[in-house]
Amino acid sequence: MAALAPPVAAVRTAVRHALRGLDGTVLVACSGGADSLALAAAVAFVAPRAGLVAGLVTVDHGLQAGSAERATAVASWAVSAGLTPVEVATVVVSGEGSPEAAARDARYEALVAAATRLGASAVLLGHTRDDQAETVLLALARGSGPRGMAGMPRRRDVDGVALLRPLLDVSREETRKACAALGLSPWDDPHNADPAYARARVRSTVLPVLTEALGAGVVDNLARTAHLLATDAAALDEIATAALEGARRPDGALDVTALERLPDAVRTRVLHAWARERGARPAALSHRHVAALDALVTAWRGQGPVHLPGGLPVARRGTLLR
Ligand SMILES: Nc1ncnc2c1ncn2[C@@H]1O[C@H](COP(=O)(O)OP(=O)(O)OP(=O)(O)O)[C@@H](O)[C@H]1O
Repeated sequence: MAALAPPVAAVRTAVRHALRGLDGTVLVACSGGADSLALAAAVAFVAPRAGLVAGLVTVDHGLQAGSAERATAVASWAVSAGLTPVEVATVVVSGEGSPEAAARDARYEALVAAATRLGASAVLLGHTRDDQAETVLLALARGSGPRGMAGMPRRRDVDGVALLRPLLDVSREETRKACAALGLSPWDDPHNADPAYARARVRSTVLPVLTEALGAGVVDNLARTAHLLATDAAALDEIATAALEGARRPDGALDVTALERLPDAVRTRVLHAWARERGARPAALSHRHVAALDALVTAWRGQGPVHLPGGLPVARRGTLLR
């Protein structure tokens, strides 16, 4: 028997690890790109041996010429690889906001809907260690704080479906090599190399320069930074949740005296969580809004209300924020 190529083994090991503890049906989200194709091939091998049913969903965003044909090709490959059920989900991408973000929102919605319809407990995504390193750099450059630099989580639950990223410790080079070793021909998304996108510029320009200047460990170290920050952020979030419980009055108002003595990192998280709870749209809630809320607590001089996204005014009355 021919020896198993190390990149194929690496992807399978990562998948085996991620599937532990799951049962029933799982789905791979596959674009046809090297990362998700290597993932799908590994899942097709590992899942049946772990007593799981594994299917595949490919999303046709309808944004590029030939996208429907590509989705059909991915689906027929999946059937030939033994994955079942296999679905092409066609989505309509809204014209609002950035096209990348709109496509992503539509894609995740379609993936979760497919999982719910097909009774799957999890959807597996092909993000790699390189994607994670790019996410950390982009978050650092945007000033999005530890939460952003914590990168993409290994697991996130949406409407009862686990979104899993088994390949966060696997490099993009390994997924490409795994595809080559298995005789698979991945699709190269032209967007990935389009300098109009910040992520593509990080991928093609920034990371190669950093690697040359600082050494080959940079990608690994950025991904590890994400992991370390994720564990810190999770601990702080837990503390902030408890602090919010302690500061919230039965009518929903916040008691300033309970907030004043909290460390900055906890207090700002409490205010962020409270603003979301009261209906502020998370995507539009910025550091500026949280800093203005914080000033109502820590720099009180009788200032007027803070207006949160969605037209929500927050004012201080005595020792309460409402
Ligand atoms: N059209 C799609 N249909 C289904 N899943 C998708 C689609 N596009 C992306 N995904 C999922 O999201 C993951 C990340 O996609 P993204 O395009 O951000 O990264 P990528 O590195 O280009 O991934 P890939 O090489 O797998 O296309 C993919 O690995 C895949 O699991």
